[in-house]
Formats: sequence, structure tokens, C-alpha cells
Amino acid sequence: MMLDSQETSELKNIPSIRKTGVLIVNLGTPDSPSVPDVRKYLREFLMDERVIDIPYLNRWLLINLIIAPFRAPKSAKVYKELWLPEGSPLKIYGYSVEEKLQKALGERFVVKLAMRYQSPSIESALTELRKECFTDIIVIPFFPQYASASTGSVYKLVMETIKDWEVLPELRFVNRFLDHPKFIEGFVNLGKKYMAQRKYDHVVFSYHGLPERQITKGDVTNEQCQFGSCCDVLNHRNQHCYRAQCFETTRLLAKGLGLKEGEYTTCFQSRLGKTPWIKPYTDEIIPQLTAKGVKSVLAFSPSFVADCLETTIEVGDEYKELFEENGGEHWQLVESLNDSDIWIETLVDLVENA
Ligand SMILES: C=CC1=C(C)c2cc3[nH]c(cc4nc(cc5[nH]c(cc1n2)c(C)c5CCC(=O)O)C(CCC(=O)O)=C4C)c(C)c3C=C
Ligand SMILES: [Fe+2]
Ligand SMILES: [Fe+2]
Repeated sequence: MMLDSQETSELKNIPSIRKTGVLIVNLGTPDSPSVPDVRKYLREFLMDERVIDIPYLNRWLLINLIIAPFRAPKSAKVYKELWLPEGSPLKIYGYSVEEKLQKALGERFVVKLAMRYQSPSIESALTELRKECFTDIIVIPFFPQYASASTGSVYKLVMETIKDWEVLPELRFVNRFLDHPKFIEGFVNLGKKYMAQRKYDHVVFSYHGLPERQITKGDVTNEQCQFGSCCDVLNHRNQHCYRAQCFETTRLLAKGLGLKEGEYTTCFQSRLGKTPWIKPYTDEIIPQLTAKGVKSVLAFSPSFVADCLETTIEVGDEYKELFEENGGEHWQLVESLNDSDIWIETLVDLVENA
């Protein structure tokens, strides 16, 4: 049956019954920089079997005999340096993004912020979304490159949380956005701002590290990453390799910044324990650069979308100190996308195309 034009326009005026929940999820941060709160956060975070992927008893002993007593007080000191009057930057930017994204998407969507660890929890955010009678829920973990320890862990907890709901909504996950044009443009614009102010001898792209075995375990092709040049070009076979994904983000950022080979380095930070993590390590690259006469560095941290301990303190302060101890003169961290307009535009596009 054909509808005449009046009937079609009447249909268009019927309000959509669809309502979409958008769950944005970052890693998590302690509730305060006090030792007990940092200890509670590290316990929850590091007891996750996707983060420290060793047998339960060994993990329990490591956390309770080493990390909780010794690492927590050290980390608490660093969190105190990071802390702003309103709280942890990761959470402050999270709430600001929640508000701005809600405004940008409009009434048909309800945006909720959650943290994988601590608060606001995934369970509380999903419980609130559930009350709103959603047709579908889009989950966006705030990790540009996929890793089982980050994105994978968010997926798992979301699925576990809703698995017994009577009515299951349509559920979509944004798996990665390492090459999203707006995500890349956001970092390129920030970099260009610094490059217009002075000349840099070298650009460093420092990503969060990962134990090598976590990449090997995730390789369903059984071709096994060699942690060398096999990660240089992202393709269908190595697309799940976190290291290869980081090199792809670098390739796109370097292209956007007009950098030539030799003018930049990809490296990996924040390793923990004695097991091999993906290389090269940022703290080993820095003395190699200064030995070659590099005096000024522009440093990006493109595995994070919001400033946090890993960007502000590790890259911004600790690597700067290391660089200067080794004879470097000017180390500049490029801040993260935080709650910038281009990050909100990236998210709107991810939602619209999910
Ligand atoms: C021990 C194993 C760890 C793995 C594997 C890991 C993967 C991983 N982490 C992020 C993002 C963030 N990590 C942050 C802090 C942080 N990460 C680890 C350990 C592992 N991460 C520790 C012990 C800490 C705490 C730092 C300390 O106490 O010294 C943060 C910052 C949180 C903040 O509050 O500012 C983020 C973000 C990703 C993306 C990832 C896998 C790729
Ligand atoms: Fe981490
Ligand atoms: Fe690889």
C-alpha cells in the first residue's frame, strides 16, 4: 500500500519510541588520594584477572603482600600531586564530557559516565539507564587502542552486569577508535600549537605498556607477534595486536604533524614487575635520545583521552626529570583531549555510527 504525502508527513511527526543509553567508561581512579582509598582502588584494579593475568592465588599474594603495603603509600603520594581541588582529573573530565556529550546528542540519548574500577560504578550507571526504558545501549570505553586489560575488561563487566536482566537491550560496543579522523585531528591540533611556539628536536609518542604475553594470548591467528617490525603496519591479521594499533596511531599522528621518519619515536611506559612488557620502553628511549644530542622533545600520550597519573605525572613530570638528568633541556607534554570540542565531536560520531 502506497502512503500519500500527507500520511508520510504525519508519520514523520510521531515521536520516536527509541531511546538510546550511552555508557562512557574510563579506567577509574581512587575516591581520594589517601592511602586507604588508593589501596582500595589498586586492590580492585589489580585483582582484575585481565589486568594481572596470573593464577588467582599468586595474584592475591602479590597484591596483599607487596602492592597494598608498599605500592599504595608511594602511589598515594603521587596522587596527592595530581589531585585538583575538585578531585581526580580523570573523573572531573569524565563528568564534563558526560554533560557536553548529553547536550550535543540531545533528548533521544541519555549519557552516563562510569568507571571500570571504583566510582561511579558500571553497575550503578547501568541500573540508572535500565530505569529509563532503553531500546539500546552503546558502550564506549575511553581507550583508543583495544587491550584485554582495558576495553576487554569493560566489556566483560558490562555483560556480567546485565546478563540476568529480564529485558536485554540492544547492546553495542565501540571496540577502538585509534584511527578516528577527529581523534587524530584533536591530538594533531594540540601538537601544532606547541610546534608553532618553538622548534623541537624530536617527538615522542608514549603509550601505556602491556605485558607481551597478553598480546600473545589474544592472537587467534596463532601467527604470534614477534614484538618487532611485524607491528609496524596494521593489517587484517595483526589488527588485534595492541602494539600494532599503537604504531598505527603514531603513523597517523606523524602524518598529520608532517613528521619524517627519524623525527619521532613510539615507546611504551608504566611497566610493572619483571615479566617482559612491550618495547621500546620510554625510560630507555630517553637516554638514547639525549645521547644522540636531542635537547628538546614534544611528548604525546595517545593511549589516554583524559589527563591522569600516567600523562601529567609520568610523562609530564617523571620523564621530564629523566630527560633533564640526561642532559636534555626542554621536555613538553601535550595535554590530552580532556573535554575539548573535538573530543565531543569524536564521541558524537562514534555514537552515530555505532
Ligand atoms: C599491572 C598491570 C597493568 C596493566 C596491564 C595496565 C593496562 C592499562 N592501563 C590503562 C590505563 C590506565 N592505567 C592507569 C594507572 C595504572 N595502571 C597500572 C597497571 C596496569 N595497567 C597501575 C598500577 C596504575 C596506577 C598507577 C600507580 O598507582 O602508580 C591509569 C591512571 C588512573 C588515574 O587515576 O589517573 C590509566 C588511565 C590502559 C589503557 C591499559 C591497557 C592498555
Ligand atoms: Fe594502567
Ligand atoms: Fe604485534
